Amino acid sequence: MKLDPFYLIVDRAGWIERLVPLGVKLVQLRIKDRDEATLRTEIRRASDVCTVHGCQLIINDYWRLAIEEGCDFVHLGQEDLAAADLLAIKYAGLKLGLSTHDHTELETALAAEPDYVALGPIYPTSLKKMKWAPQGLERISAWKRQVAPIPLVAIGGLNPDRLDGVFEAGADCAAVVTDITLNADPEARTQQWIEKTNRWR
Ligand SMILES: Cc1ncc(COP(=O)(O)OP(=O)(O)O)c(N)n1
Ligand SMILES: Cc1nc(C(=O)O)sc1CCOP(=O)(O)O
Ligand SMILES: [Mg+2]
Repeated sequence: MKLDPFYLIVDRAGWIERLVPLGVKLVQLRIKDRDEATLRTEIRRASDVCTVHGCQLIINDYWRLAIEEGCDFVHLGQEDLAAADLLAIKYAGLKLGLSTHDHTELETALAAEPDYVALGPIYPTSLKKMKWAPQGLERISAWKRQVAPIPLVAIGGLNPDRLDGVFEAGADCAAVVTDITLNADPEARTQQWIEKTNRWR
């Protein structure tokens, strides 16, 4: 499976409505602390926009809702995975992306036969507190040797200036949150990401 090299992660369908029409082809809806009705509404809005614009939508955490709402791709962290029904996910035909931060997690992830493996945080991230030190670029190359041909997603502290290093180290895809959502001009920054990832597309 091939992933678009630019993977946008946002916490509201409104971001997807704003940014996906610019040409984003891979987006994750990562919503925390909302009730189920709100989650469903957000997933439906995101799904509608992604369908119109040919963008792959990935639902973070809420694999049951993803199935019920007819989505086809979920992202789970290690704790999410431990609590999930992997058979139900596979039986529903959902594609699966998994987080990893160390070798033990990588082994667990590969045993679940995911559609991509994410490694992070590559650089320090301000989005959430993490117990892992930044992985650095050499870790990307080490992970790539172990996960190929499964696509490898790099995440954490990424910005356009860091992309060539990440891809040259072996990542297939670069995921981003705050470099875009906290940017003074998220639309222009999204265009920059699309242009900067063109040579890896
Ligand atoms: C592409 C990608 N990589 C890693 C994560 C982190 O997932 P997780 O560890 O479950 O943490 P939360 O995002 O749920 O806080 C991700 N969402 N996407
Ligand atoms: C949600 C998330 N997961 C990570 C991991 O390492 O698993 S790093 C991260 C935050 C990414 O945000 P930003 O692009 O703003 O640094
Ligand atoms: Mg999670």
